[in-house]
Amino acid sequence: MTRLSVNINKIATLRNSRGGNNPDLVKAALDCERFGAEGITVHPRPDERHIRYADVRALKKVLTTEFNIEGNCTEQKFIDLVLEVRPAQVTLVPDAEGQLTSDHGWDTLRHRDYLVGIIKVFKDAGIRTSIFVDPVIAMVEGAAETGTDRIELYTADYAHRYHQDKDAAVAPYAAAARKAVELGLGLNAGHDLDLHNLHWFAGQVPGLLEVSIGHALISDALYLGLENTIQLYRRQLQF
Ligand SMILES: CC(=O)[C@@H](O)[C@H](O)COP(=O)(O)O
Ligand SMILES: NCC(=O)COP(=O)(O)O
Repeated sequence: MTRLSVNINKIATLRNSRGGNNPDLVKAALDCERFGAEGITVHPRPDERHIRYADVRALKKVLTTEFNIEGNCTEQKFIDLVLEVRPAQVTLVPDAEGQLTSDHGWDTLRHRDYLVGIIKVFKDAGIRTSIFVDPVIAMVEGAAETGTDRIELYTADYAHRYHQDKDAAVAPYAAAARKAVELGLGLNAGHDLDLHNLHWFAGQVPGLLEVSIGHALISDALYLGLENTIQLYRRQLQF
């Protein structure tokens, strides 16, 4: 079954808005685990606008589920942090500076040599690697050539098209997933997945090992409560 990793960036956003420690990010992460999260995802950005580097270190000490650190691996600071903390998984995201949020996957053909090198660095340290990619067959094939363990399909386009035509929206993802499975790559997905679009996605995309969900899940928790919300998301992944 597909595992749910809860992205807690938005809890850190709320905390940082007042400068204190409310909400307590570490406590919230532990509560997510207690409520059924099967992993915790963070995406420390260079400006530390939500997750701080110190948060990542503090979380590693206490988490008992899979810890997934996403980020821009062209930043030496990010590489050093991941190698120090040694999470279960690192997800490499090609963020440009000042980006509002992640908005594209790697061009795995153009950056093949770079990715081969950086993936080796993390894998040699015993950290599972995942590369963020758009649902394009050539990019999946390129990813397989880098030696990465997994890819994460960037699902914003699916989420935006889901309400117009859910078959057409999911088709490129199902095709990319089939290719990934054929090439022996593990498959993750994330970005803008929510309570409306998640069940259809998970049902149509073969081999989906993990989804990481933050923005919509934390927003839903305002109305539904964190425990109930995590259970509702878990239920979307059951068949
Ligand atoms: C990699 C990815 O898809 C992201 O969803 C990301 O983790 C979200 O980052 P922000 O919370 O900074 O928008
Ligand atoms: N990798 C995607 C992620 O962690 C969460 O994305 P979102 O649900 O905040 O859009």
